[in-house]
Amino acid sequence: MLKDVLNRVEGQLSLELPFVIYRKPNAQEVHAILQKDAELHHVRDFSEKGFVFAPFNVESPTILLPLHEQLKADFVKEKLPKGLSVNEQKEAGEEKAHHVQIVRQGILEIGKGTFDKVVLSRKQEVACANSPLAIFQRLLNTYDRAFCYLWYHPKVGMWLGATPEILLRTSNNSLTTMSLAGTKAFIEGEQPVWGQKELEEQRMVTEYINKALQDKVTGIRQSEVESSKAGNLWHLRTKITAVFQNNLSSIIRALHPTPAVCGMPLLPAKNFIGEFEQYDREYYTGFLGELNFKQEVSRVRSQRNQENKSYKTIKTATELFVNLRCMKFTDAKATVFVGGGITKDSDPLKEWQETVAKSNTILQVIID
Ligand SMILES: C=C(O[C@@H]1C=C(C(=O)O)C=C[C@H]1O)C(=O)O
Repeated sequence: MLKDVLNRVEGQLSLELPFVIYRKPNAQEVHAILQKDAELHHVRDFSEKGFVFAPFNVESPTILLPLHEQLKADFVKEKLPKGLSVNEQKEAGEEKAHHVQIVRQGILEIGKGTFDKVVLSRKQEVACANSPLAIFQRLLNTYDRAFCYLWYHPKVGMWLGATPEILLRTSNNSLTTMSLAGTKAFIEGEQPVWGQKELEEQRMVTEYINKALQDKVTGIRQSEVESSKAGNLWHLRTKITAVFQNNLSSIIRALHPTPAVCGMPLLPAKNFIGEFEQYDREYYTGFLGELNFKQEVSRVRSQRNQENKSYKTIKTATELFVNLRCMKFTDAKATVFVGGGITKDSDPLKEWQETVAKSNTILQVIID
C-alpha cells in the first residue's frame, strides 16, 4: 500500500537518511529507494547501478543512491484542493527587472554572433510550511504525464519536481531521447499554434542532439515534431531513437546539458549563463533517475507444433530525466527554479511571463 511506503519514507526522513520516492510518466507505481546510512556516494563512470542525481554543472559530482532497499506501491488518484493560480501570485518587481535585463543582454549577444540560443533562468523563494511528502502526493495527483519525485540526502538537501523531459531511456542496446523546447500556455479545448520562434528553437535542439550522438550510436531515427502537454503548458517535441554499445557514459556526457537547458553552441552559452544568471542552478537543469536497473521481462514464444512457451529475460535499463519544474526545500522555505530558451526572436517580457507560467507548475502544489 502507498500509505506503508509513505510511512517508511517519513521514518527515513526523521532519521535523516537518504531516500528518493518517485513515479514515472503515465505509470501507476510509486517507487522508493532507501539508503541505510548517510554516506555520500558519487558516480564514477555510469557503470554503477542506483538512482542518480546530477547537477547542471558537469564539473560537480553526480550523486548515487545505492539500492539498499527498494519499495513500491500502486498510486490511487484522490480529489485534493487546488493551490493558487498564477494570477494570484505576486510578481516580484526586482526579479522581473533582472530577468528582463539578462534576456535583453542575451538577445544582444545573439545579435553579435556569440551564440544562437541561450537558456536563461531564475529562482524564486516562497514560504512553504507544508510537509514535503504531502506536497509530493499533490504532485502525483496533479501531473500524470510527468516524472514526479521527492529526493533527499542529509549532506545535500531536499528536492522535488514534476518534469516532462527525458534525457535518455535505454533498454539493453536501444536508446531513446527527446528534443523538447518551445512553450505555449495550455488552453482547454484548443490546440497550440506554433510560431517561427518556437519551431526554430526546438529545431536547434534536435539538430544538436543528432550531431552529439552521431559518432556514438548507429541507426538514428527521429519522429515528426509534435505538441506535447506538460501541466498547464505545451512544448514541441521530437523523439529520437538509436542503438548503442557499452558506451552509456560517453552518451550521457554528450547529451548533458542539451540546448533545451543551456544553449548552442554549448560553451559560449554556458559562459554567458555563468556570468549573467548570478546564482547557482545546483541540481535544476541537471538530471536524475534510474541507472542500470535490472528489469525482468516476461515473453510468450509461439513455436510451430509446440505449446506456447513463456520465458523471462533480464534487461538492463536506464531512465534519466532532466530536472525541470523543480524546487529545493530549506527549513520552511521553497526555492523554485525556472527558465526559458532565448533566440534572436525572443521578446524579453514574454520570456518573463513564460517563467511565471512555468513556476506555476510547482507553486500550484505548494501554496494553499
Ligand atoms: C528551462 C526550462 O524548460 C526548458 C525550456 C523550454 C523552452 O524554452 O521553451 C521548454 C522546455 C524545457 O526544455 C524550465 O522549465 O525551466
